[in-house]
Amino acid sequence: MVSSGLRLDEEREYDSEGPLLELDCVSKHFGQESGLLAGLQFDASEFPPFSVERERVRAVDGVSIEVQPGETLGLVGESGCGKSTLGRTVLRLLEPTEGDIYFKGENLADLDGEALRQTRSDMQMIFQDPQSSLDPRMKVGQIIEEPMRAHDMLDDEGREARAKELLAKVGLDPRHYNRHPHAFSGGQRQRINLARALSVDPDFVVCDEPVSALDVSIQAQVLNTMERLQREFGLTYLFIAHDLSVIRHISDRVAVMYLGHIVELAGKEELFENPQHPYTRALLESIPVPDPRENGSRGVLEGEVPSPVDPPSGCRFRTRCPRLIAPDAYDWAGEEWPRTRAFMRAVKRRTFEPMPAARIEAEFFDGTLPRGEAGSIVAEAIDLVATDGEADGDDADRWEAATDLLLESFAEASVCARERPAYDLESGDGERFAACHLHR
Ligand SMILES: Nc1ncnc2c1ncn2[C@@H]1O[C@H](COP(=O)(O)OP(=O)(O)OP(=O)(O)O)[C@@H](O)[C@H]1O
Repeated sequence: MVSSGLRLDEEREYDSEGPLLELDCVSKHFGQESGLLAGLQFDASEFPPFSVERERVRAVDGVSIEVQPGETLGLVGESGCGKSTLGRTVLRLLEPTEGDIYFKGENLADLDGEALRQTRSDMQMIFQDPQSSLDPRMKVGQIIEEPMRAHDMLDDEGREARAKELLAKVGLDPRHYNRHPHAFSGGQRQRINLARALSVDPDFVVCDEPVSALDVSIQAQVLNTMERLQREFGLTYLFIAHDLSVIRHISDRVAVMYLGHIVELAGKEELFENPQHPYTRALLESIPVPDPRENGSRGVLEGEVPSPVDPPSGCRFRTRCPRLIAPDAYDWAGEEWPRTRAFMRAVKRRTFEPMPAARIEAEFFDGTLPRGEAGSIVAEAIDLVATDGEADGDDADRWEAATDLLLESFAEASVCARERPAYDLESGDGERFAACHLHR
């Protein structure tokens, strides 16, 4: 690590062997009022006898990760999967519902007084929107000095000198100390944010989508500056982004998050070259590639992320997973399960036009249904959706009944629905984890 004259207290640097940050089974649930009458509970033994049931949004659920000193751990996943909530919980901007967070080996929950104050300045955050996170009435110098003032660091003169040095460090002109934020471009404003975060000499910075509001051409410049500052200041980053190319640029290791769970964790090259979780694969395959022959058929991430109020049991990705594991209650041979799975997905998403039973059998099963009980269930489902089927009811009801039958018989019976997966994989260099039963 290159030492910088801007480190206020070099001795404070963390040089112990352990991780800088460790999360042990951390959850963050939010209470949210459910629909008016549906959520109204009656209990005669209580006064008042009515209460409003609060739904629990399981934004982060049982996350255990370690961040090593000096590294950038990328945190990636679709919108709404809990990345920001995790970042804020790490900084104790949100109280964890469960679990422990250790920073430099100390449990954050045990800290108070001076130790807590010190830790707060050691951990900083940069947000996505450089526009709204900078007070337009304040001058740049004041903005950068504000955290130092809040932590009683240096005197007026010292703070001004440090703010100017930091402006230069982040690639801005120290003579712009007296300007207001509106005089700067988006990329420059994010550099002001960086200078502000660094003013209190942190060891750890949570970067929450710091470049996603910027033009692509500016993104790389800001990322390069962040990398340079990391080396100079000996920083450790938790870098949150939904954009895989940004994650690939900046991360040493990557954690992939889906609906509150970490589903895969690996070194960057490993993750991008050899993804092990079907969700990671789907994310990687859904990166748009500029190919004129592309006809949109690569959309492997079908459907929406389910609600974190009532997440799927077992593996949370299973309801969208193209590799759902065969339920072992049936005896499968050859292609019987992959074909049944494809048919189940097609019925659920209603991706084929109504047609006679024989054509469904030909298209999905090559003319031969699975043997035994699985085959009888499939035949029943085909009868429900086929144009020449004998089932009663209108179209929508019959498709829904077929979907329910297939999901209950097959999807819900899979190990993917029964058990939450967590597997450490063989790895040459460090931790490699994939929460997928395919690695049983
Ligand atoms: N204060 C809150 N109260 C209730 N639910 C919340 C609250 N904050 C977040 N959530 C919910 O928690 C889930 C995770 O949200 P979060 O913002 O952490 O996801 P994210 O992966 O960072 O997404 P994005 O990239 O869109 O910000 C979402 O379903 C969100 O609606």
